[in-house]
Amino acid sequence: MPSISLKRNVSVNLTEPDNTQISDSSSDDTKVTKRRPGLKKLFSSVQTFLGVPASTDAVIKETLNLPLEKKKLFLVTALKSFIDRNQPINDRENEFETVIDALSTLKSGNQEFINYITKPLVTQFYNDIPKPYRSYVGYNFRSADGSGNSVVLPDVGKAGTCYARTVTSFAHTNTNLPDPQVVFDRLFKRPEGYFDPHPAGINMLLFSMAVIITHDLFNSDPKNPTLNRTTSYLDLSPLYGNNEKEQHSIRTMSKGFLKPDQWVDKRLQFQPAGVGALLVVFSRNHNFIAQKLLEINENGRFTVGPNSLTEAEQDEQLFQTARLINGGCYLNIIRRDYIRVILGADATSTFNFDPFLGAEEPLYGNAVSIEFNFVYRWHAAIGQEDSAWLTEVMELYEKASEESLKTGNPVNMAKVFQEFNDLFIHATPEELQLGNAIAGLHRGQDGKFVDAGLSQTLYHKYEQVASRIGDGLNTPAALKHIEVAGILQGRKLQCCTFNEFRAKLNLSKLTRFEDFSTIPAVQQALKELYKTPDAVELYPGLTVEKMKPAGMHMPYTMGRAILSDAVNLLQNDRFFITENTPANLTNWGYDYTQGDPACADRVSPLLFKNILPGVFSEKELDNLFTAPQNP
Ligand code: HEM
Ligand SMILES: [Ca+2]
Repeated sequence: MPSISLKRNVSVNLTEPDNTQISDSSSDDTKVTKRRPGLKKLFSSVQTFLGVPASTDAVIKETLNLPLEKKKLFLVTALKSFIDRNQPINDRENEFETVIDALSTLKSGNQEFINYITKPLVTQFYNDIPKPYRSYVGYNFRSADGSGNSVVLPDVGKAGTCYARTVTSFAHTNTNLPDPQVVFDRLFKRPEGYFDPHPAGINMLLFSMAVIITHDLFNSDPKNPTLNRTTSYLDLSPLYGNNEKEQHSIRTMSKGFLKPDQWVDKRLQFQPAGVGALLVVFSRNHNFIAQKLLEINENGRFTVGPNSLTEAEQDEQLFQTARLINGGCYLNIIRRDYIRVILGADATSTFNFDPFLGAEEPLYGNAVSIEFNFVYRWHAAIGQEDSAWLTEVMELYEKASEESLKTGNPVNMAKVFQEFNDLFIHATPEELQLGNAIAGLHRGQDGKFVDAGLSQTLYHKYEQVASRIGDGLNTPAALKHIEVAGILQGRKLQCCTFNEFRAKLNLSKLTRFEDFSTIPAVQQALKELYKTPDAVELYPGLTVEKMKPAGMHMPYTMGRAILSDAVNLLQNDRFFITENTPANLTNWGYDYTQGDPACADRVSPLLFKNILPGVFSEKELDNLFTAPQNP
């Protein structure tokens, strides 16, 4: 883009009579050209730049008859309106008025030219107000089911709607698909006694966070796997639920508080304890925030009284405001701890990959796709200890599944839970009445988990190193049933092939089986099961692919795809952009979500100190998602 030096401090006499300008000594075109050869060139370059049609040449010449100052101003203003239109305009320079004044000095009959010059201005004025409208007054809180996030397309991303499809498959239907059990055994299964720790020492605390994120985004309906029962936004739905009934079940309905240490998503009870413990941290953070909001009571906005709020209104305002702030903390941890580790930036680095760069006011909302459901199944990452635990848990589930096959009745989850409790939770029936359980932890009479238990559980996840993720042959054997169901879901929902997915992301197709995994047994199995690289199914392809050499060492395609997904998830969420304001969150709330400037703008050090003081040391808080080095 050419750089143009503009005249500053222009003072324009708008009342100057036209005829004084006509008699200006510079009005002779030839003289101008002779004395100021650059000026004509400038006119003609503006003409080219603006794409002015040749038929207006005469008019351009006529503008040369304007007084020199006006000619210059006219030209630079025209140029500026094109070149600098994304920069703030100093309206005290009266450039707009100058153009109008300059145009008004043209002879009559030049309306076509005047229209030509002023049209971009009119267009700019029209475009000042984006359409369709993206935000309405009074729409500043998240709905319980995710609807209305996009005010234009309110059902996008709502709980209970279909998965989106990112890639349409145009491949011929494979009529010779391999048996999914064999796919698992030959491509996925971690051999007994084998464990390959994560090359960058990523810990199971990161994957506990990842499980919260994936449960926030995916909850396939077993009766109809085209449906996603959760919202397609990172709105902490495992904590707050997917509809008002679920949300109300964990609220005290007073002063915006949640019942002690509650969350909605029951699936998390069957996860290793770190997941529930981490979610309880967010549950407590909600109550910490609600309490703080009421204490500060900015401009009396939460006051109950005759001319203020009713108690029910106060509860709603505090709850919804605290929910937005809690969501802002979650977002901060995703941006500043989680994505940083995924990309491999050093803990001490100030590097910040900002997924919001270029973000505009969101218009379309977000709907997660079935392809991304597979991109996020990081079961291969499960650490050694969690894998051993999982083997015992899955035995219970498999026993119940076999029984269900024999009797034709659905799996008796109540019975599975009872046995799970007997083996892993050890809670009394009274304790179970107090809320969802976490294996090995106990609630006190007040319904809260004992702090020391939560802290120990989280610390244990911090210490447990995860497994490498890609290359194949490293998914815990106990997950066979789950993975086989996943492979079948991909087939039922007509997912694209692995190479079609890569093509969509503008990645070259893999043409040789040696390009998939480094493990010869995996390459051989792929060849036997699929015959050609183009036939490899999406989920198996994603799972066995070679790992990137840095960061989280993700399999290549997964690592690339999650970035597209993350940017879309974040940039399409109105509550992370348009509604993420001090006005909605209060000044204190907004600042809390911005994190601690002394800790690279991360909220996690502050949050853990507020919620579970002492669980991690200062140094550990700098690098939460990497297991400590063995001495
Ligand atoms: C020991 C740890 C884990 C266990 C026991 C586990 C268990 C399960 C089970 C039983 C399912 C089947 C669907 C359901 O009932 O929810 C599932 C699906 C899934 N898992 Fe895991 N998982 C674990 C770790 C992870 C991790 C670390 C991730 C990724 C960060 C992950 C991502 C997923 C995804 C995306 C689905 C599909 C969900 C859906 O479509 O509803 N899981 N997992
Ligand atoms: Ca959600």
